[in-house]
Amino acid sequence: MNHFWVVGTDTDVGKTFIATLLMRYLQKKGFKVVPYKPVQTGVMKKNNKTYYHDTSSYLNYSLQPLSPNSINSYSFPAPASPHYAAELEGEWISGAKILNKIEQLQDEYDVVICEGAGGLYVPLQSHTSLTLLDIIQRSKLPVVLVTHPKLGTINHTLLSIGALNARGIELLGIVINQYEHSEIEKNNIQTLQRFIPHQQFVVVEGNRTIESFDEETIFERLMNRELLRTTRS
Ligand SMILES: Nc1ncnc2c1ncn2[C@@H]1O[C@H](COP(=O)(O)OP(=O)(O)OP(=O)(O)O)[C@@H](O)[C@H]1O
Ligand SMILES: C[C@H](N)[C@H](N)CCCCCC(=O)O
Ligand SMILES: [Mg+2]
Repeated sequence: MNHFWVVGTDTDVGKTFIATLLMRYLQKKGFKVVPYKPVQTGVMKKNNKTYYHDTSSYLNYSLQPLSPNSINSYSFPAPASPHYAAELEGEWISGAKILNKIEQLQDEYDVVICEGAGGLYVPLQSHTSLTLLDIIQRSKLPVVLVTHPKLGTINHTLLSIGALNARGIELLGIVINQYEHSEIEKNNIQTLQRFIPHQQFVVVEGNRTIESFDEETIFERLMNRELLRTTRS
């Protein structure tokens, strides 16, 4: 199983940042890697140009060529929940379209890294109960969970793990992102490890650039599965 999701305990926890790091890490290992952001919301504007942060991060930092239509299915300008951002554009997110794309990408790439939108219980449609968690479960792919180390993380992280366990979704490990070495952050990490003793934890410091991680092997343990044992030709 070479494909997985990068999901978060919330929006803005660093899913894109970590997915970008993982993409580059696995590309350097010789794998053909594609990041896939099914739904992105919140158009950005800079120097009269509009762009989306998630896919622009992938395109800017990938060490291999990426086609824009391989890495995203839906982009909506409103910085809102996918169901509402789509409704504002008079559009409808199809779960089947996302799942078919994930299947198709798995046929073309060694590694597909799917990024969630916000947290887990994020609605995709205005008039149904379909959530991102349903799509993750139906994809049958495992997940890497990204969280932060600050106050509030204990509850958010344990709730997210509870939701994944309830659906039988495999958790590959937890990335604690934007660590800034405070005492409460240290205790939060110790507390999480006490509550979930058999999980892989990776701590990623904050206030760093993507390139500054290039020589670090922080994902060895997280990715230490048959994926890394079969180096690509
Ligand atoms: N370890 C880090 N060091 C420096 N900057 C970071 C780090 N992690 C995240 N950031 C920055 O924090 C912001 C939020 O991160 P990111 O966009 O990855 O969150 P996200 O979980 O993908 O959000 P969304 O739910 O919108 O997809 C971005 O500007 C990102 O570059
Ligand atoms: C706009 C933001 N950056 C994300 N793209 C979408 C976050 C959806 C959050 C939904 C919710 O839990 O309220
Ligand atoms: Mg993101």
